[in-house]
Amino acid sequence: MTIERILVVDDDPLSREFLGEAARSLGYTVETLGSPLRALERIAKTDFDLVLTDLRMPELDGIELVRRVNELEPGLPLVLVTAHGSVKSAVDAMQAGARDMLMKPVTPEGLGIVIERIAATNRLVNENEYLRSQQSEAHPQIVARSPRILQTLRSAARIAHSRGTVLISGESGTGKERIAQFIHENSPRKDGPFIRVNCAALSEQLLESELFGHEKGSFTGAHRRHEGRFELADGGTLLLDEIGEISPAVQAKLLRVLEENEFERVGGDRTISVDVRVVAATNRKLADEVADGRFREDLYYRLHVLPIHVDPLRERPEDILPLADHFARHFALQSGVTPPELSEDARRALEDWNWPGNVRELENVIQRAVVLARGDQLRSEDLSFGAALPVSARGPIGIVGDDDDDDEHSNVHSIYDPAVLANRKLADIERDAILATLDETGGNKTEAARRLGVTARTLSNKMKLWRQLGLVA
Ligand SMILES: Nc1ncnc2c1ncn2[C@@H]1O[C@H](COP(=O)(O)OP(=O)(O)OP(=O)(O)O)[C@@H](O)[C@H]1O
Repeated sequence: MTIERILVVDDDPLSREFLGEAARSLGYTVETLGSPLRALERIAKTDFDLVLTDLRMPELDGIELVRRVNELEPGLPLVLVTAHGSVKSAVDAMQAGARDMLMKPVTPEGLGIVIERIAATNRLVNENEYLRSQQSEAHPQIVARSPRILQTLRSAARIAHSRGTVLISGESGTGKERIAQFIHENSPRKDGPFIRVNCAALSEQLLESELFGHEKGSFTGAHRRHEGRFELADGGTLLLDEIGEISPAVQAKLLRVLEENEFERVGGDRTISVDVRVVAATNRKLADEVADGRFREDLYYRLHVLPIHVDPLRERPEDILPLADHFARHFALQSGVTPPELSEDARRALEDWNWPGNVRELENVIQRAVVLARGDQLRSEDLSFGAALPVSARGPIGIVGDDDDDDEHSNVHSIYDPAVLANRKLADIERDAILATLDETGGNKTEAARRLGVTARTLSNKMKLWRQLGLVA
């Protein structure tokens, strides 16, 4: 969306005209209004590309105007203009959905920079352009059709440029990790590493050493020095998935890194400084965890600087069919077959299901259907709804439990805290266990297989499949 028509809202006539003139001098078509309520009426009727609004106005303040416009016209960018800049009002404005802030007196140059930034974000989120830029495996495609997910991507693109910690909330399988990756790829850190840690997968001790590393001999089994994920993510982004699961001790250590960018390895006394942007994700209501005393309030506020919510799939039904087509193409190409067409009844059935397991469940359903489908059509009989449920007990590829040699998993599970198992997807647990063990053995598959109590062939097969599915590097 290019920017042509701008609405200026300011109750002070002088500053309104000043701002209007600055925008006109840059070649935009400008309308100016002194009343925010009148502005809401005009916005409902006219196609503006951008709104510049004053912060303090008697009828309705700028932040409230931003909120109402976001409801009325999601996607219409707003910039708050204020003479009273404070960190708090900037955070409030961003949380309300403003795209940017400008300090008075506004110069045409300053205004031009902000408008160009917004235009660049618009271009990025433009669906076609985005899809084209996301073709390779390293940049997995995000399918986005519904206004709600497009709005989420816009917020993500906007906050990608800041340094603040991001908290992504949303039900399991909605695509939080994808959004985190999107933020990284669109941030100035995009050439740095993107590292993910699943906090629910590891016991307290393992998680602490996974995040911060450990020195040789710091606990039984620590045979060599181990660099933590914070060190690996230096210069890049660290995704802390399922942050709601971390213990009080790890919460305290994490708070310190977020505040001071430094920590010590487990069993070490050297202070290590890092430059890492933290993105946390949770499918719990963290505010409730704080209220119940399970999550530190100070850490919550540190993480909550830039919140993003990913809606469940049932609340953005426009995404169902585009996602289904995308997965059908993806899995067919992976197995070297022609991508099947989705029949009319299959499309209807997909739209009728309420997707409690969200995008991950849809991905599972289509993956199975592509295997089962005969001919070049995918019909409703090929779709097995509910087979992927309970979602909390199944991973994206459903390996655990489908296997004939079930006893092999007993050793895998024993390295995890049983308290978190109920909440974890088994396939994710299995994958994390294998990766952690391979890491411990320096990549030695035979030794890792021995420790996990499986054959080296089983381990190799699983790794091969995950690699094909893009689940491991
Ligand atoms: N918009 C999308 N376009 C394409 N694929 C998607 C999209 N959203 C999610 N996916 C795919 O759906 C699966 C689940 O997504 P993801 O792992 O990001 O969800 P999540 O919310 O992080 O889940 P959890 O809370 O269980 O960790 C992944 O395989 C991901 O690639």
